[in-house]
Amino acid sequence: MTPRSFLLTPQLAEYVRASSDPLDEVMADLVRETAELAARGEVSATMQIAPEQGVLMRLLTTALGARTAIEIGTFTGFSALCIARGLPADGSLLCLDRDEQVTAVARRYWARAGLADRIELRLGDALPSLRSLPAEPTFDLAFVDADKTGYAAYVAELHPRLRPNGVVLLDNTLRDGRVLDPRDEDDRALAELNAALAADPRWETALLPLADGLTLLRKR
Ligand SMILES: C[S@@+](CC[C@H](N)C(=O)[O-])C[C@H]1O[C@@H](n2cnc3c(N)ncnc32)[C@H](O)[C@@H]1O
Repeated sequence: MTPRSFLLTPQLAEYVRASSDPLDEVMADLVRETAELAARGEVSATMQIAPEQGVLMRLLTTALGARTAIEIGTFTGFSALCIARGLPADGSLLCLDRDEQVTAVARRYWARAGLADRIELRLGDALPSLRSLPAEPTFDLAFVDADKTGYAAYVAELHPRLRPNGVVLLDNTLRDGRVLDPRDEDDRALAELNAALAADPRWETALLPLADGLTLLRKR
């Protein structure tokens, strides 16, 4: 099953997709292959972002004029493909993930899309990888979609590495609605982070009820 916005019925999710730009052939094939891997129990079925979110992220990357981007949590590479598609020819995307097996799928699709030279994948725990980058404004855009209890530290480490007006996108900030009634530490981590960000004057914050909740942070 393809992931979808949880607040929409399946019919409305179909309508939303049909009323937006379609996925290109490589993106659609990657969504299909990931769904097949999930159906065989080889990867988790809930990891990949929804197609409508990917289309938005590609549009945002281009509209923001982003040239340098970073992603934390890459999996089979769909969100990275969407960001990289929105970058200019001399743009770059740094992907951080610790899973060599799933990111091998990602590398295959990036090569097929002709984007392999625009994307660098660093394998390992994301927080030390992020901390090893110079603490100076480097990135125009960041996407965070890894371990939920790590988000607060990722946001803290991204702040000095983001250019002024740079944007961070945080995935799963509604936790299927459970931020209202957290049931586990991942839910609690996101509920606490959402409250902290809404009160943090360093960021302009908008939480969109798209997919599983997508928060946009603009560095003031
Ligand atoms: C939800 S999936 C990312 C989905 C991806 N954005 C997409 O649209 O296909 C989360 C990914 O984060 C990675 N991950 C989780 N915790 C991590 C950590 N501490 N360091 C590095 N990678 C991590 C997992 O290996 C997994 O591939």
